Amino acid sequence: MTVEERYEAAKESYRNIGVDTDQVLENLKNVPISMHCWQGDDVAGFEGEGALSGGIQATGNYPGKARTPKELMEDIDKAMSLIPGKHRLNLHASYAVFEDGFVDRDALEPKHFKKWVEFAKKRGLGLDFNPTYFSHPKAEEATLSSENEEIRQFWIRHGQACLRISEYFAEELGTPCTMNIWIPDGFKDIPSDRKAPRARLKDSLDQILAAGYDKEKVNVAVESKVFGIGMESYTVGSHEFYMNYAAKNDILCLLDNGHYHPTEVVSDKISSMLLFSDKVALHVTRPVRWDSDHVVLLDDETKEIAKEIVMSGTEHVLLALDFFDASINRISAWVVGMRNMQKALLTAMLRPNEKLKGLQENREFTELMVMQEELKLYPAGDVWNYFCEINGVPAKEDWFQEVKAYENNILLKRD
Ligand SMILES: C[C@H](O)[C@H](O)[C@@H](O)C(=O)CO
Ligand SMILES: [Mn+2]
Repeated sequence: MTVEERYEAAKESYRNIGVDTDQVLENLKNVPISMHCWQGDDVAGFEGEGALSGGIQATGNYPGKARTPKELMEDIDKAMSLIPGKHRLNLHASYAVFEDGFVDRDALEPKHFKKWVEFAKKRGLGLDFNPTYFSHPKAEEATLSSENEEIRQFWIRHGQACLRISEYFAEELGTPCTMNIWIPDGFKDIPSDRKAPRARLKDSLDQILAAGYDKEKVNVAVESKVFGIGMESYTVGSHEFYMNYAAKNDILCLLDNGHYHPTEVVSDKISSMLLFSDKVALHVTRPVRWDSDHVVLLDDETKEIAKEIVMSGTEHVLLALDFFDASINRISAWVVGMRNMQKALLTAMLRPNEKLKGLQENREFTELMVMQEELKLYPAGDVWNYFCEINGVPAKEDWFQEVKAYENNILLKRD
């Protein structure tokens, strides 16, 4: 049977339970996922030799990581050629391209990202952005919560510079830019004063936002975290801190599903956030025992997150991925993670969601369980393969041959 014939059979099965697969494929094509540039080079960036800091780690030494903007762009192209649909690219400030001399992070300007804008424009991609508050000598102790006023002001200027760059992205590309602020600040051991660093962080964010920006063009988001390596006892930017800050200042919360206590799930937070805000931003990742940033799999929580996104309306969720695995082929990591996020969205869209909602409302929990369990073995794979085919990318595992060839011809020649 051909991919199309299989799709036609699957379409019939889904039609019998009230799901229009043609409509689903159209909807799925229009959900952009912001692909993080930092999987391609283990979060190294282009500033020099500095080690990755901030309590995050990329472990592994798989050959072929990108070392220059050109190599990273080529690798992004390769990955995107194997992912169906049109997506976005998520950059960190540490990926500035210095064509006429290095400047420090507080002096970054739109021109340092011109190459990325050219890249995105040619490919019809939107850009998202992140100030980089780690891997820098001035981030060794603390950044926006620093007790050292000179250091704190340096990082405030960095945030303001990033706002200008985010606005530039939106203007050049005609699509709003999500600018996400994450800082690693915290303490290894029990603090004597939890309030003072948080008060300084609050003031720093106020000063960044006071620089002014066009809210139609930039969605500012703040990303909390429960702990980082070396900051196990206290994180300044906690969930409660940012949830309140975002609500009060009409900006967005970004929920990273590696950033909560192990029994907390982001899938259960999305609906609550969206009852109080028009949008929520996500970093989808895979935490293995800690915030390990493993590649996103098609696992239960990813599917549950996708279900919440679909039930809430995909336009309300700014969806990005965040992982960095240096132990496997990095292009494969991107492709697996992006395709899995899309597969999760697809399985959520292939549910007869209105009928299932009705069963819950009528407290028909027996039938609800039966339906939800039976749906797990419906032929979503045949719909996925057809989606790949009509969007011009290889179906099933066929894409991996292309990654292998790219590895042999390009990546292995880099070292
Ligand atoms: C590199 C990213 O910005 C970083 O991973 C951040 O988003 C995070 O999740 C830190 O744990
Ligand atoms: Mn994150």
